[in-house]
Amino acid sequence: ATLHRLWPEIEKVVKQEVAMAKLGVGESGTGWQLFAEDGEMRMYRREEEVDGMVVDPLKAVHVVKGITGRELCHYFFNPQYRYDWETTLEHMNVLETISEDTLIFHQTHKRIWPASQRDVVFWSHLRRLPNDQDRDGPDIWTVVNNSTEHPDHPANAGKCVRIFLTVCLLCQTRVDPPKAGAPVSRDDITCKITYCSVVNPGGWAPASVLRAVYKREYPKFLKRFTAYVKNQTKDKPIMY
Ligand SMILES: O=S(=O)(CCO)c1ccc(-c2ccc(C3CCCC3)c([C@@H]3C[C@@H]3c3ccccn3)c2)cc1
Repeated sequence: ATLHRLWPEIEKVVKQEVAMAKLGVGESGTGWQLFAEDGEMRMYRREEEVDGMVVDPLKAVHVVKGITGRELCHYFFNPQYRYDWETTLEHMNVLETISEDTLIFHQTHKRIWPASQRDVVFWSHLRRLPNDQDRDGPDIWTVVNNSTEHPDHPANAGKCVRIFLTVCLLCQTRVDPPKAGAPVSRDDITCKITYCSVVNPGGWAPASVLRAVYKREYPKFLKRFTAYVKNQTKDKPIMY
């Protein structure tokens, strides 16, 4: 993958997105407004428009017990599970396998009335990062998805409006030491999740409709995805 034309961009965007994801909502200046809460999950957005289009950056933080960051990123990155948890997905196709941890996807998403149907082309990169807080703690895992172009799917050539997105799923795992001599079980594991996304809808869509869609879909997505991973891993050995 070091030789691929996208490699410099992937390195740059991954570093930027991980640094942003690590910033708390307080530290990254004012402007983050809490818009959804559910148990440990907190969803924030900033209201931003580009050329009159809603591109509200989203930052969600969540804490889940019983799964590791590597497991969350494994089920988020790998295409074979995506239809199980991504409810707004209509079609997904892997256009290019750059390496085992770097893929290029084309996806069409279900039409959200009255907006026209959208599609997206993005590279997706899975990365293990050293745990900078606790050197002998579990590593940090991340998946970064970033829009890119691909000759087989020129933007706005078909029926779909091309959207542009940057997404970062950052997962930090903590293992609480079990009683002396006992093996680590899933009850001793906690994962802190930060999910950041900026979606540019590509073509005009009513701000009120988009904000209603984001308000409905993002909490649903994070709850459904984390529940899916807990269910998939509950009887499997722990992947760190
Ligand atoms: O994290 S990912 O990379 C996971 C891989 O699938 C990803 C997440 C979200 C999207 C996405 C694409 C289009 C749209 C809208 C925009 C205008 C009309 C369709 C939405 C709306 C926001 C709603 C939404 C939010 C969360 C999850 C799914 N749907 C989201 C795509 C990829």
